[in-house]
Amino acid sequence: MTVHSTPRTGVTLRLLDKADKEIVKLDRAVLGAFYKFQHDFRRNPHAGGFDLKQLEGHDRLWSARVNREWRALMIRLSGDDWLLVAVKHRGHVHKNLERFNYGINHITGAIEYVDLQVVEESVLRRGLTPPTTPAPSPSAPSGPPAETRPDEEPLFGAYTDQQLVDLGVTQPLLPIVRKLTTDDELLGLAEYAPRHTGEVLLRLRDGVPYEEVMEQVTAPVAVAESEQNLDSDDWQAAVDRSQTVVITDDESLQSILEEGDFGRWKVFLHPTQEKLVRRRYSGPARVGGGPGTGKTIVALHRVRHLVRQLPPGHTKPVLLTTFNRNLAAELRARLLSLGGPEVLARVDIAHVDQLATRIVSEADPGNTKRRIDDAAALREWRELLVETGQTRWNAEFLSDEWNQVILGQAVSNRSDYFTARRAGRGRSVTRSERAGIWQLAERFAQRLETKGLETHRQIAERAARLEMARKTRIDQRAEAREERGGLDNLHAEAGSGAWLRYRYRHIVVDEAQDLSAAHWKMLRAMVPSDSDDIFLVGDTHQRIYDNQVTLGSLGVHIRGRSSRLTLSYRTTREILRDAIRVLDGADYDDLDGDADTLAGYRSVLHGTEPSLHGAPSWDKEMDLVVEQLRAWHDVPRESTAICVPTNEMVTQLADRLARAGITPSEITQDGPRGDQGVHIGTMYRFKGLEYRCLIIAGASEGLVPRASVDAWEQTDPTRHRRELHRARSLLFVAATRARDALAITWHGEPSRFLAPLLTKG
Ligand SMILES: Nc1ncnc2c1ncn2[C@@H]1O[C@H](COP(=O)(O)OP(=O)(O)OP(=O)(O)O)[C@@H](O)[C@H]1O
Repeated sequence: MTVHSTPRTGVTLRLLDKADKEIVKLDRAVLGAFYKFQHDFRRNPHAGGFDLKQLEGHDRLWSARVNREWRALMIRLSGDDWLLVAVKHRGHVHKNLERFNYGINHITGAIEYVDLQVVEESVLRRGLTPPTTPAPSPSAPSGPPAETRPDEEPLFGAYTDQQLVDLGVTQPLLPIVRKLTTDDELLGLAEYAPRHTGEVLLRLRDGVPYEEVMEQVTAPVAVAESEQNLDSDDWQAAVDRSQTVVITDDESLQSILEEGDFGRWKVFLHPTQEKLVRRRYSGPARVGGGPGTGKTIVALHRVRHLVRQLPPGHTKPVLLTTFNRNLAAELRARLLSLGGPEVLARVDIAHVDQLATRIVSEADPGNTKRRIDDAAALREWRELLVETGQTRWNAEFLSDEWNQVILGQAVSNRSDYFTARRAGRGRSVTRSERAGIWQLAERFAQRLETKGLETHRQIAERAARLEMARKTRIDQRAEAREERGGLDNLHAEAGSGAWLRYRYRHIVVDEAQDLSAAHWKMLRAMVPSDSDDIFLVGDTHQRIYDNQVTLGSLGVHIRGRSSRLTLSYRTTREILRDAIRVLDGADYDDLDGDADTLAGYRSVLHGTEPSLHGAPSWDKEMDLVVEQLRAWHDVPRESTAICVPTNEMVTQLADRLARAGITPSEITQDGPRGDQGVHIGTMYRFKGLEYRCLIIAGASEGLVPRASVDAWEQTDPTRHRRELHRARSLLFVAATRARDALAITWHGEPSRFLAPLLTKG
């Protein structure tokens, strides 16, 4: 439930999840009348014009006049607390009254409303959908291949009514559930059934065992044991467990209705998302989950929740951070849309390298060094090796050692390097080898210094050290003060001018899987260890930079405060299934040294099967891409994207599209270059983005993963494994950016990661 203050009149008008779906479909004139209705109703529901009436035989269901023809149906929760569940033509309101069903679900404790006639009609309509061909257009979604069974065997014949009810399926729907014989009919039911019923049935239909559905879908939203004997008449308590939104003003309703599905994330959180947003955590907390499960959405709601708990002020005690500039800009736009300028005013939004740069500049304002990224640093290593004639180590190894071991562990002198941990770094190095590496590392640092260069990793490392030193001083001061019996408040309000204070009270991190050890040390030192200090969201299956960390060893103790989201709101079941096949059972960590899985990861969305096509050459493959884009002509171009493995291919493809009369728009470091046209970028650029239709082109062996990766197989098997892991994750990230349709193309031999997709039955 989303809490807003109740209007001063003492009248509360709420909207039940899914009621909005029907309202949006009303024609403009009725919608206009509905706006006026809700506005006036919130002022005084008892004004004569509404003709407020209880429906015959229904103790809580009321109808009110919207205009001459239309009526609003509302559940009266108590006094003047109303829950709007539907808007119907007056001819349909007083007929077959037994078709209106509403109550408190005994398993989830949430309020449910169903119009059996609407559900039945939807089942029939979908049941009649002709079997679909694998059409390329996602705008005419077809559903999973319509498996109409010739023997008309009921889909859920294997389960008793009691079993279904125990999973939380809405009881009044059971007779319709019993009649379902095709997947299309099931999707028709899911459209208008309460959300939880749809989730459970689709999951069972996917072949997931009963116990797993109970554990993964029902248990997370079931009422706690302490509430088990729930009072089936306590509607006020039930509304807190339901997906509803309070309509506070005309604008709030407008944004729900006009943004349609795009605005739903702002108001109708899933109960599992809602719990994570509101919980009080005694220390750092982590939310994991597969792509599209709403981790970013949860992070944004969490920020708003934290801001609402702050004492009044003008400072920014909440930090919202992420991996890069592009994503930070996106977070800012979304937070503004969610919380408005008042929330934004209390939040500092900056990506991690930007934060690190700020810290370093604060300590060293005269610094004019030019910042370089990992790729540029690698080129410097290569040049250094050529200049020194060193052949014992290659540049990749040294660059990695410097980034992950020396900078990663803040090793500042030779003797520390002799004892530094190198777990998971591949080949072991002897003491004398370490001496040689250290010497080269010193020369490398010297070289950067002389050239006036600085890598982002160096800055992160310096920032971490500066912040940790600052934290030590803060804590020492506090201790001294405590000894003196002082009661000063330690929690800083950033920008208050007092330099020796913690910078933030709360930190929220998105894309946590890609932050380095130095970033975590810096963040840890910026906020006091207290309740709700750090809230991080991320998915290690999507780690595409080589920054594997164990948070506990960096002072970020998430043990016991880790949760996972499993329902994808973005990707269809068909795309999700193929994306998971790309991972092919590889192992993933939970950011804290243990294993993570995608168990229970699911979607209730459906669409066409991903298409897979090879071509004899890159040139011919580009023709395939153009052909696919033409087939998607009815999808706005800016909702369509192509990702390829190399920058060179971006340029070539952009050129080809332009010649075919399709506007290309390259995705740069700062996001897409223009608003219009098909977005094209390398796979790295797609982190955190989403598109209706996506093509992954160039998914060939030799490109995904790059051919050079296999050179490690003999010399450094650990590194080889790591590189393959990363390349696999990159393809997984790319595939899960697609909402409705995914096409994968290659030339020559298909990528080895596609093997499980090409051999599927
Ligand atoms: N409760 C919700 N209601 C409606 N839409 C939602 C909800 N939660 C998430 N979404 C939508 O699902 C999509 C994915 O959400 P989000 O980007 O937060 O996922 P994520 O887990 O961070 O994904 P990724 O790991 O791939 O970056 C977005 O379009 C978002 O608006």
